[in-house]
Amino acid sequence: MTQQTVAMLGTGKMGEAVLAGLLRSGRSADRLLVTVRRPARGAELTEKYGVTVVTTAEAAERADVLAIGTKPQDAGALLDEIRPSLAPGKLVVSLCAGLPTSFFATRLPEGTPVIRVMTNTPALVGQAMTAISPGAHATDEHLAVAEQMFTPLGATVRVPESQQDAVTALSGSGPAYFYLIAEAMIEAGVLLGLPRQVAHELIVQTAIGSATMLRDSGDHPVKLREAVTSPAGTTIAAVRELEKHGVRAALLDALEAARDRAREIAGQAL
Ligand SMILES: NC(=O)C1=CN([C@@H]2O[C@H](COP(=O)(O)OP(=O)(O)OC[C@H]3O[C@@H](n4cnc5c(N)ncnc54)[C@H](O)[C@@H]3O)[C@@H](O)[C@H]2O)C=CC1
Ligand SMILES: O=C(O)[C@@H]1CCC=N1
Repeated sequence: MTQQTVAMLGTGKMGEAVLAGLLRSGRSADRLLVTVRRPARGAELTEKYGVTVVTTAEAAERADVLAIGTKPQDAGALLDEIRPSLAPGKLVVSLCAGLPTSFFATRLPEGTPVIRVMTNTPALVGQAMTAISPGAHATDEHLAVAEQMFTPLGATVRVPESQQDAVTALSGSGPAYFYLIAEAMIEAGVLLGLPRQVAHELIVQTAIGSATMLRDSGDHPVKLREAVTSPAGTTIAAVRELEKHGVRAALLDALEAARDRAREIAGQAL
């Protein structure tokens, strides 16, 4: 199948992760366009990935798929730039947290197909989790294009758009929670007297091992945790402290706050 040309409009942390993931999965650099605000950033991306830097108008004319990689707060201004140059038949794929597909539809020519995705930074290493939702004018064919784009970057799932703010709280922001926990566990290793590098290695490999078991065993996390927790042993002493400090409740509150923030961002942008 001929590769479609994808333009990343706004290539920051997430846009770059998707770009790198696409290249890593075999997409040709001459099928990738990027837009940037700072020329130095454009030069950096060209040097690193061999992609072509274009203006927003050029991207709207040349690309088959326009991926919106700006912050949600900057998307409205970007759409104002895109609208005059957007030929019919282009697919718009939003990476933006919070913004509904209707935000794009009302700012683009009538009938423009829009797909909302929520991916995450492990796209950089082929381990993204991407949730895909069609907007009003997106057909199965458009969904297939989005899936063709994101499946090589990791796993994909289709969800109703009404679930996207929850997805954002779970898997969009999710890597940050795991990194924060890893960071804290490494600090704990240092507190217990281990050299920082050793603590780092122990925690990274423990995270990889635990994640691999979670994925490959198919077992519920409770079962996996119970297998580690020996009667009157060390793990239960730690688990008691985690429960005493409300880690479970903190996570429930944290993810609800992330979901609420996605809604708030959308409310401010509309
Ligand atoms: N960082 C992450 O892990 C995730 C981010 N997202 C979404 O991805 C989007 C980008 O987030 P980040 O990469 O973290 O932010 P970022 O601030 O690193 O990147 C945004 C980029 O867009 C550029 N930009 C803004 N307006 C522009 C314009 N008119 N033309 C060209 N470039 C423009 C900025 O210069 C910046 O480089 C957001 O909408 C966010 O909700 C979604 C999932 C995960
Ligand atoms: O923090 C944010 O708003 C973005 C969306 C999901 C992850 N990062």
